[in-house]
Amino acid sequence: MRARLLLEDGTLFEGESFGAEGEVVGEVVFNTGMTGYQEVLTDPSYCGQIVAMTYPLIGNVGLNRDEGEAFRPFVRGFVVRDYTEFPSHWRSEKTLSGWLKEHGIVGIAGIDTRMLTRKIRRQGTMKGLLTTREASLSGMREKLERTPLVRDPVSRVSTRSAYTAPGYGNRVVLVDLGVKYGILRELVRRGCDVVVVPHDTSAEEIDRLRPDGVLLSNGPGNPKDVPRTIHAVAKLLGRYPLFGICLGHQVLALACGADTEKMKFGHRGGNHPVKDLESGRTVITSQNHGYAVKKESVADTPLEITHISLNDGTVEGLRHRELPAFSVQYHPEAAPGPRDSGFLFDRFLELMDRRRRKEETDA
Ligand SMILES: NC(=O)CC[C@H](N)C(=O)O
Repeated sequence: MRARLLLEDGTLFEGESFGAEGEVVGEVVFNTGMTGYQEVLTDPSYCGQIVAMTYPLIGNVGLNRDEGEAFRPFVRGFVVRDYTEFPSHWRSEKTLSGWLKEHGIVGIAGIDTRMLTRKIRRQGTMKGLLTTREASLSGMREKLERTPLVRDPVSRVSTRSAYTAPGYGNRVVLVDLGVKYGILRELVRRGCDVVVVPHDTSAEEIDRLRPDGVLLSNGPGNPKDVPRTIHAVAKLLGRYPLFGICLGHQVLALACGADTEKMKFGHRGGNHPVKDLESGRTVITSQNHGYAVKKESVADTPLEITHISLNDGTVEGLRHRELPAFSVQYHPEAAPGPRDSGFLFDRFLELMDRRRRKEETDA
């Protein structure tokens, strides 16, 4: 079956459908990861987006039940150069095509993903229409213009009620803005007693859970669209150690008075070099973001920049000058090969231990 992708600038790509039948509109973004398409598909931060993989061969390791970042896909559409229908991997349980169909995700294969990527890099992220329907080009154009992008994506992906991953260690209240399993895994691995709460949980409700620390997760969309979370975080500052990841990092920045902006085409992939300004070390990171903290806006806040991207100099990490709060724009839980950043979870644990010791001596 034929599938077509129409961009806002009028470019039309024709290829083959390898997912579900249907028609979707979303922001078209590209990911440069050579591996990990299952993690990309299931990362809730991609909610509402049509994701194109720049690596040309996709589907060759199939899908399995252990490696997702959530139990279902969150991308709105999937774009690849070559799709492999016959996976070969000891863990593979399903084909990518079968799984996309099962979950109603539209996929297009056989298009020039290099041309698509170059267009996005030149013009910036664009809206696109991906369809398997036989409509006229003018009909497609009209549909693309008429259909708005997903509003308030965080409320679509965040948990509706709190749940726990019990442990004997520090109690972490994890504010779920669209959390990836990888973050939970890193906390559980360190023995934390994790309580995952919905995105709009108030500071008072979090107080009642008596946390040792609060983690603000990754998530989709514009950080300015979660004012309730920003408000809660401003109140929690100083009361508990705070660790922000990706959207959580942007929320922490906004809560401290800094500003965020949309990037031209974002950072999505598994090999983004980031400089840790404190140690001078460069770490290779996994990333997925389309917004960033405005560098100039950090100056008048109690925050300092701890990490920068070596690709474009944008802010990749922050720390509060006086209070126990820090954040990174990239994904420290990810392991696209390198495991350079896992120690940040240990840093969060140290801050929680310090607070606990202080409470014990004060009591
Ligand atoms: N992975 C994330 O948390 C992404 C944060 C935010 N949605 C952005 O695009 O910048």
